[in-house]
Amino acid sequence: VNMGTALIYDEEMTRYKLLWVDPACKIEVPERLVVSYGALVENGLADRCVSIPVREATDADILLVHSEEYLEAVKKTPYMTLEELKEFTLQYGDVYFHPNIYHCAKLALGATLQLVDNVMTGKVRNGLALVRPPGHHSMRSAASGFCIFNNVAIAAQYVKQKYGVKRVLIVDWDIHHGQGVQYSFEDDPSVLYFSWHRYEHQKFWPNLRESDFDVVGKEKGAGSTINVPWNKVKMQNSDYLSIFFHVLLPVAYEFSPDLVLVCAGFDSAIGDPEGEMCATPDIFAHLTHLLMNLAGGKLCAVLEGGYNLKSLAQSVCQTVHSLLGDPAPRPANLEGPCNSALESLQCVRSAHRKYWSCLKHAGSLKYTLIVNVLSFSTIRENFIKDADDKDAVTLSSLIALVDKMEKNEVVLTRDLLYSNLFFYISVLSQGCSDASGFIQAVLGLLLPLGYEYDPSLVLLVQTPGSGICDSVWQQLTGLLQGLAQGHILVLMQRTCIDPTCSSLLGDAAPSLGQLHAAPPEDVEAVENLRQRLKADWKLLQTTDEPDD
Ligand SMILES: NCCCNCCCCCC(=O)CS
Ligand SMILES: [Zn+2]
Repeated sequence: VNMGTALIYDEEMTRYKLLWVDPACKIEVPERLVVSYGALVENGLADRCVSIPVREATDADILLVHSEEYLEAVKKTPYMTLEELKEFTLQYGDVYFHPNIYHCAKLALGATLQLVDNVMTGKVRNGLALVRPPGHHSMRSAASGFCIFNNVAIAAQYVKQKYGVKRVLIVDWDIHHGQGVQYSFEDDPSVLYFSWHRYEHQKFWPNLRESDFDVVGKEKGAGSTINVPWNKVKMQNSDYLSIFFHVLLPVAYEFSPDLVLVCAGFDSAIGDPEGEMCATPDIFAHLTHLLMNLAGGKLCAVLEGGYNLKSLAQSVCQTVHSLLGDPAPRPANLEGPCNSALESLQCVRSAHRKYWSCLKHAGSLKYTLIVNVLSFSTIRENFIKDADDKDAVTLSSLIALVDKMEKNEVVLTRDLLYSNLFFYISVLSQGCSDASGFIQAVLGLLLPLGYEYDPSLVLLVQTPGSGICDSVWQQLTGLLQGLAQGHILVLMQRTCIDPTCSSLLGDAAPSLGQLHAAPPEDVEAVENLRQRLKADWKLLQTTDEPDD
């Protein structure tokens, strides 16, 4: 059952701004919240959400991450003159203070904690906190990058303490590295921090050595920090999706978090002066959707950056559409990751190979994943004799088709691929013993293919006796709804109807639990398939040379 999506916003957080000249800070304006919330209202999205009031964070909340001396210092700022505020600001970098910013920072944090409270207590399934000041750059005793208190880092400590949460995944899709979050959890294996960021070989702000791909966490936390540097600008949708399919999602499913927190910065979208990337706002519908089957759907998105007001508003709307369960727009003309992205992808995977079994190999194969892609015309010629309307695909003809497929009388051939419409997956499984192998094959092979193929209909067939257990089946059904604007047709036997229907109705799939290492002997099957296909299917690439 879908308990709905929370939206947490209060216009008080628009009531602070830059009071002096500072080129580095002038982009962080109150209008960022006004246009974001306004767009949600205009598009009828605010009304579809559960409106939850903000609260003021307490000292105890703030001290979960920050030091007493830092909090005491910030407490003095409401009483400072303009000159004193300027003076106080000089000790930090790329941030400004204002008499009302302390109040707003407490509201931004309070909004974040209200969101996680309502998700953790099951009042809502997921939600978005529209806040400023942002948080992910602020550190234990320092403000930085427009951030005063680290909203998401505090939220992670808060849920561990209050709800005994064992594992928290933080996905930071903002275009800057959230160094404040990284520092909070670098030795903490219970919090997996993932961030991609404009880096340009350390030439881009905040110019830190520890933002590079080889910084993976310390001591017990080794492997629980994942840094993906973008060493070039103009990254596109394909680059972002490649990182999700081949790094974040495989690791996230293996980690199996109890809660997903998103540092939802939208300066990674096209038009943003900071990011200078080319990914379009609709990509955030897909990024959100791809995370929504983790943690039983418990996902809290918290606004960080985003400075192009048009791009920001559109990206916020795309995110909320997905949180509400609306089908994502079709991922138009994906052409595959650029070489720089492939290089980063390869570096990150090899840096984390020793910590995550899914990266040791592309996921084992207890399931024979036969990917049959059929052109509509082929289906029509061969199977639809009776349909009077030439374009109608009748259910009976589909079932006839399935029978032929299972006997492999119709096989994958190159030219078939480019007609269109059908992307047919027949998943033959030998029992559910190895959900991890299945999921890794879905994430590293099936989804990239599907996104690149961009079908207008997904036909999902559960072959008789396939033995796929319900939760795995629900994950597959849920993930595939990111394709074809959610137009998915499932042919199955009776037993699987309930779990399938709940997934088709938008319920999050149940968590699969922590995934163990898949038995290696099956691995080459999916690797071979990927190697064979990747020449034509760019999203399958993970390196610019054959996998070692
Ligand atoms: N000192 C050189 C100026 C470089 N610009 C820095 C701007 C900080 C951006 C922080 C941000 O966007 C939070 S999401
Ligand atoms: Zn940012």
